[in-house]
Amino acid sequence: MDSPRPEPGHGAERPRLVVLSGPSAVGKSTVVAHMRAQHPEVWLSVSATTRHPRPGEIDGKHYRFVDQPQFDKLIANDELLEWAEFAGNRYGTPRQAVLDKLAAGEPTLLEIDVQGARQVRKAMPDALLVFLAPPSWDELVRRLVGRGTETEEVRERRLAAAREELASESEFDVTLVNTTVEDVARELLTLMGVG
Ligand SMILES: Nc1ncnc2c1ncn2[C@@H]1O[C@H](COP(=O)(O)OP(=O)(O)OP(=O)(O)O)[C@@H](O)[C@H]1O
Ligand SMILES: Nc1nc2c(ncn2[C@@H]2O[C@H](COP(=O)(O)O)[C@@H](O)[C@H]2O)c(=O)[nH]1
Repeated sequence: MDSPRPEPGHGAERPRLVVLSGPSAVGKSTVVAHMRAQHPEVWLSVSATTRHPRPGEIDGKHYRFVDQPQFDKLIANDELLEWAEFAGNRYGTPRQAVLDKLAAGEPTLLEIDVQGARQVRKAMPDALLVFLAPPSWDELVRRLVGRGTETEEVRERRLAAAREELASESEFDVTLVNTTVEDVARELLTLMGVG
């Protein structure tokens, strides 16, 4: 773990916005779910997306599932803090809820792709950007295939994006390697000043 910023997430000041990014299937959602099971006070932004729900995904909990015109409207009304197209679908972070949670001093987390993380860096330079890396490329592929939620064509798109995302690691404040979910969740909680 390598951080150029002193005591990220700690101190008497309000908690900083924390952004967790990394390639598809590295384990971001798994780590965040583990972390929030122990610390439900960590608030996770619910993104809007044009992607169709996977089995078990609940509208308003995992994502706000919208159609293309609804997403266009969110952009036109400037309701998104950031948004990006990823592997054929659009995803965006509703701005107001994030601002409200930060103003209330709650630990606030975004789980978004690298393009979105770059936009947050510009909009909110104080945000802490955390990159979740796989132990190896082969393990990343194993996790993506093992999850079994994408067709082979979509997997290929996600892996192509993953190669670019892995090359962006140095843009982040901190890298955590997701070898063990429990360890990464603990490290992330420490960075957020929780626990
Ligand atoms: N440390 C780990 N060791 C082994 N398997 C893991 C680990 N972390 C996550 N996984 C598995 O990897 C798969 C992908 O995890 P997950 O869906 O959380 O990734 P993600 O980064 O949120 O993906 P996406 O960006 O595509 O939404 C899941 O099947 C999950 O159980
Ligand atoms: N830029 C944004 N990226 C987001 C947002 N919400 C999720 N994501 C990222 O998209 C990919 C694919 O997600 P999946 O659920 O289809 O597997 C992944 O990297 C997510 O982290 C967002 O609001 N903005």
